[in-house]
Amino acid sequence: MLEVDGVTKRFGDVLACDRVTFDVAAGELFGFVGGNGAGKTTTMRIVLGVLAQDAGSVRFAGAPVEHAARRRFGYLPEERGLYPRMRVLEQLVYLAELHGAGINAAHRAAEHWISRLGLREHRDTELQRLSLGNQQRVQLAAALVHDPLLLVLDEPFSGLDPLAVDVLVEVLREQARAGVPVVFSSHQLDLVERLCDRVGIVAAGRIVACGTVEQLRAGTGSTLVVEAPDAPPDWASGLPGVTVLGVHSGQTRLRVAPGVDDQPILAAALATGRVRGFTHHHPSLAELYRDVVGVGSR
Ligand SMILES: Nc1ncnc2c1ncn2[C@@H]1O[C@H](COP(=O)(O)OP(=O)(O)OP(=O)(O)O)[C@@H](O)[C@H]1O
Repeated sequence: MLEVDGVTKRFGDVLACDRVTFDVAAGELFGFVGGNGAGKTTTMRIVLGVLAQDAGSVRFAGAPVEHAARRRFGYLPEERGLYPRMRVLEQLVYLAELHGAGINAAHRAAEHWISRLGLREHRDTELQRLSLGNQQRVQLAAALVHDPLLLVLDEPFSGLDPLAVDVLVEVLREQARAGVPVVFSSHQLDLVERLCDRVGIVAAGRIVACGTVEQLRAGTGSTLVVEAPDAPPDWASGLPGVTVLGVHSGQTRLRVAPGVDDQPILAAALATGRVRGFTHHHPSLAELYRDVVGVGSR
């Protein structure tokens, strides 16, 4: 549905986006992760037409994205830009109408999202009088209130309490189930891992890895912990595709390269005596991220 192809954007000396390419299918939840200043917000702004790219294209449902299509997108911007003095309900009704809803539909949708996002007691409160987390809920309601065809959310989970996080997880899953492609950025990698069908890791303006967490794992191999109490410390050195990470109290931690058969490792361990444990640990998204991005990258 959404195709971002070769998008490049420079601010002076900074290459904020360097041929950024990814797509998001209908009903797919796509997580955009990367360090501070990696280029996520710039990419999202370009998708929404808030910024113009220097090169590359953005297509939605097969056509270049124009103003009319963008009106049907739901966007949660990084800089939260609602009207501070407007009351929650009137603000949401106004925004729904701005995106093309009739007055009755706008009211229904605003009331729906107010109650879904736990804002009922604040519906007649000015935005500026709400706590930050509740303002964030109103921003989310603003992204959802016009029944968007695409959702682009810049750090939607930031500032939300744990119950609001659960509600938002549920809402995003529902939107995806209804066929909406959903792109969101987050630094909460456990959440991204739990929620996303696919993940794009961005560093210094480039997508450095993209795929399901399983696919990203397949590229890095696994950690194997072998408990062989009688083994000499160097028992695993020299096994092909194996790096010894450490030996401690009869336990050896090994990094096993992708595609390497673990049975010769087991045979080598058994050749030293008893083997009490032989366990693969699959890296979490946070570990994969550190592997792919490395320390000190933008
Ligand atoms: N309007 C601008 N003028 C100049 N430089 C900019 C502008 N917007 C972004 N940049 C630069 O482009 C790079 C990418 O920034 P961007 O905001 O896209 O990163 P990000 O991945 O969203 O970071 P964060 O996780 O901190 O929000 C950074 O070096 C930033 O300083």
